[in-house]
Amino acid sequence: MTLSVTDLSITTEQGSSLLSGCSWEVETGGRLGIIGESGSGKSLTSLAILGLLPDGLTASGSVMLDGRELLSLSEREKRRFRGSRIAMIFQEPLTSLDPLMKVGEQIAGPIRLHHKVSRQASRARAGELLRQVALNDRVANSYPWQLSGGQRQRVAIAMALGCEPDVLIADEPTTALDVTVQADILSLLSELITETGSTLVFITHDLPVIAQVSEDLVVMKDGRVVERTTVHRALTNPGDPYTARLIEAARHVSFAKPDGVQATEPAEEKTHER
Ligand SMILES: Nc1ncnc2c1ncn2[C@@H]1O[C@H](COP(=O)(O)OP(=O)(O)OP(=O)(O)O)[C@@H](O)[C@H]1O
Repeated sequence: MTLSVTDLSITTEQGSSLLSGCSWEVETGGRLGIIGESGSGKSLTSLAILGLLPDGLTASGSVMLDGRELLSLSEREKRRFRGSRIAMIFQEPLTSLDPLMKVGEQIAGPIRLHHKVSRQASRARAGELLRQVALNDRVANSYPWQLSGGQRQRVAIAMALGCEPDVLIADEPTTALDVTVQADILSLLSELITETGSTLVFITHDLPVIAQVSEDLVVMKDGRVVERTTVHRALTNPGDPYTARLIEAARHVSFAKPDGVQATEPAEEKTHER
């Protein structure tokens, strides 16, 4: 299920350009990191792919998934696509979790909707998913506010993967978590993506975080794609001064290995090892 973004632009009603001519592609089962500083257009890119742009913003260009143009889907088709074909994990899971619903039901509901299975089967699957994200299935009876930030993000991952999406978009999914929890969540996400064969688009402003989940990289600045590269090339031979600046900023930050062990060596040396 190749996801191709071609010449994607987003404009406001007043005609200001927020995203301009962005193009990239990620193949079935592939992983792509999108990196850029605040305001570079990362979130608008994912919202455009999901058909969730705020009122007043218009997308042009093309977003193709498996030969289907997503930008021209009807609202009904978009809703069907979301959850079943493309799922999203946000920075703060509380924004996507219903505070008044027990988490088991929040995971089971979309499974029933998209897979047309019985209540009992969807609940059993929710229990399985909770175990897969290393949560006790008793968590099914908790409300989101009774869980820690890391547990909530695990629930959000279970919810997103419950519908077996072709593409998972993770927008800064670990930014709100402390570093050790962050490493656990990233290795869990990485493991589950390998198991399910879903395509991953991972958005962050943090290069060491991308290095844990993806080798391919799109660098964004001011609503444009600055370069399409790999983590290794960005570190050793950045093709654009902006990428070089991002690397410089990350250079003194320790890189965490995918197994969650924090490396203390300089970023560059650690990346050669990968
Ligand atoms: N509804 C909107 N109306 C007008 N401008 C908007 C709207 N939403 C976002 N923008 C602007 O579009 C630009 C890109 O925003 P976007 O949220 O995609 O950035 P980002 O790279 O995800 O940043 P961050 O890392 O802070 O989330 C920003 O300048 C932002 O202010």
